[in-house]
Amino acid sequence: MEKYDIVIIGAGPAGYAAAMRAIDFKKKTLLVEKESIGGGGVAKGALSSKTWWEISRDVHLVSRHLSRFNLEPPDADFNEIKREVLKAVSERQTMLLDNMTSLIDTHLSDLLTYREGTAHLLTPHQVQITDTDGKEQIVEAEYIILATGSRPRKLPNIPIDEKIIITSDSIEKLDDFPESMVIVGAGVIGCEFATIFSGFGKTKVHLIDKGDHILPFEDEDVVNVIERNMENNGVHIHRNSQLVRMEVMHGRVEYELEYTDGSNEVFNVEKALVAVGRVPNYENLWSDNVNITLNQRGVEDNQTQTSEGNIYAVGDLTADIALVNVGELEGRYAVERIFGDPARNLMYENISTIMFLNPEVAGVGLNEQQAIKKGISYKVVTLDYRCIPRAIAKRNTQGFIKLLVTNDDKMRLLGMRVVGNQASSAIQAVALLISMDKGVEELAECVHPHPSITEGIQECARMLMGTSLLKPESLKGHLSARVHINGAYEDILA
Ligand SMILES: Cc1cc2nc3c(=O)[nH]c(=O)nc-3n(C[C@H](O)[C@H](O)[C@H](O)COP(=O)(O)OP(=O)(O)OC[C@H]3O[C@@H](n4cnc5c(N)ncnc54)[C@H](O)[C@@H]3O)c2cc1C
Ligand SMILES: NC(=O)c1ccc[n+]([C@@H]2O[C@H](COP(=O)([O-])OP(=O)(O)OC[C@H]3O[C@@H](n4cnc5c(N)ncnc54)[C@H](O)[C@@H]3O)[C@@H](O)[C@H]2O)c1
Repeated sequence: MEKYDIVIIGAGPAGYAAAMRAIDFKKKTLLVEKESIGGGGVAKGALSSKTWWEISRDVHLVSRHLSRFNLEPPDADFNEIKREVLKAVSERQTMLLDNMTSLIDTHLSDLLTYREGTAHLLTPHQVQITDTDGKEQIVEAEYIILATGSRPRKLPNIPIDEKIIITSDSIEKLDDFPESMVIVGAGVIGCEFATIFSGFGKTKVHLIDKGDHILPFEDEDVVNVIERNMENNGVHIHRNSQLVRMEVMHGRVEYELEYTDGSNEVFNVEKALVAVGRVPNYENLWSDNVNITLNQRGVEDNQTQTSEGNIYAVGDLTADIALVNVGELEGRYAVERIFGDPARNLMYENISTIMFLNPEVAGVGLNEQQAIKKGISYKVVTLDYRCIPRAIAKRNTQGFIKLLVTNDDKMRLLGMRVVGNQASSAIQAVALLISMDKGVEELAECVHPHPSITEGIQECARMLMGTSLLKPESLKGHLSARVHINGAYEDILA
């Protein structure tokens, strides 16, 4: 029987990162993948959806500029765009594969093995791998990392057929822009695809929102900008609505909503996309001889270690934060914990994210909603994009920066949200300072390039220190500096 120091199951962002880290420790490593390398980080997920978003944004922008000159917008061809998306996916998959096979072919042939097949744990140290022809092999592992990811959550009353009623897994199975589409779920995936499809200008998008605003985990000021743009772009947001029926009738989708005021309404659209969260992949992953504890959301772990001491779980499988960067972080950390001695515990406080909407929304650390929930008294400054020379030069001043710090002399950075063009470029400095537990002073002193969106962040830091160029008391509506204490805001006076 083949023996390995470590067997890693799943070659998505978490598993692939774990495998690459394991060879740094010169450990005999087996990486097993049942479908495609890169997992949801590449196909049917992060990279594919972002390629759709980039192209949709370009088409939307070009159309807007042309309409200023009374020129016709470009005719976006679905299949041409789909080919480009699949090309992007294939480019990344090829790079991940080449990286590995070249290591195996040159100097790591006795350390690294990649196998295609479905893995199943027979015991805490024995893994059965079944390849696509049904051939089985059992290997022995000292340690195992489970990185099997997640899949779209389904609802019992929605007949998903992945043709007419689809999940995000089947976007690339469509053969044209639907003339109309309803999206169930106004979370990240739902809102990103509402942005993508409405951006192409060929699909009337309906978005079902259980609550009174989309992206329920985000602050109201952030959501307001996104909702306004969506609606200006023709998206019909069904607020405070509950889906009571959805069925395929004559090749189209009929759905019925019940609103919180008790009224009902029936709609008919060409396609439906269900995006109501994701569930971890652990079914059939281990036998009864393996004692891995589950919690309500997924595999329970303590700093990536499961209840079965030599088995670790990382990425979407643990269902805490489902992001590529978090999967990679956890994959690398698990290996360092097994074979090394990491200097500190995993920390999630400075995880940064981008939501690919119109405009993009970048975030790190706490937003106001979370700070209030944690009972933290905080100072908050906001700065409108109209105050940022780069945004003025771009002729696109929609958006704002919001910075939260502790309400004490140290003013430790708690979090930031940036809504607007190039928002993602502005987040990293703050993420680093949060991980270093630093205050605003460092941010205020750093010299930023000009003109850049990040200058707006510096101005926010300076506002907190009372040293800003533009003063909140004179440019009300553009700038604000407040403290949130005992459930209410008070202006910070200069
Ligand atoms: C539409 C969409 C857009 C997204 N956009 C972003 C984004 O912009 N930014 C971001 O950070 N995150 C994004 N995400 C989330 C991100 O894709 C996931 O958090 C990330 O892929 C999780 O990585 P993972 O390695 O844990 O799991 P996965 O990527 O799901 O990979 C798990 C792998 O394990 C394999 N596997 C499963 N079971 C077995 C088995 N028994 N044997 C062998 N192999 C197995 C699967 O085939 C898969 O390849 C998006 C997700 C979706 C769905
Ligand atoms: N840009 C990014 O970083 C990015 C992009 C896409 C996905 N992701 C990751 O993927 C994860 C999953 O995304 P998601 O959008 O599926 O989940 P989500 O948790 O963000 O959103 C699910 C939404 O569905 C709603 N919902 C649940 N049940 C419903 C029902 N019966 N009817 C109507 N609405 C219902 C919820 O209220 C919620 O708003 C995200 O949490 C995120 O971590 C990240």
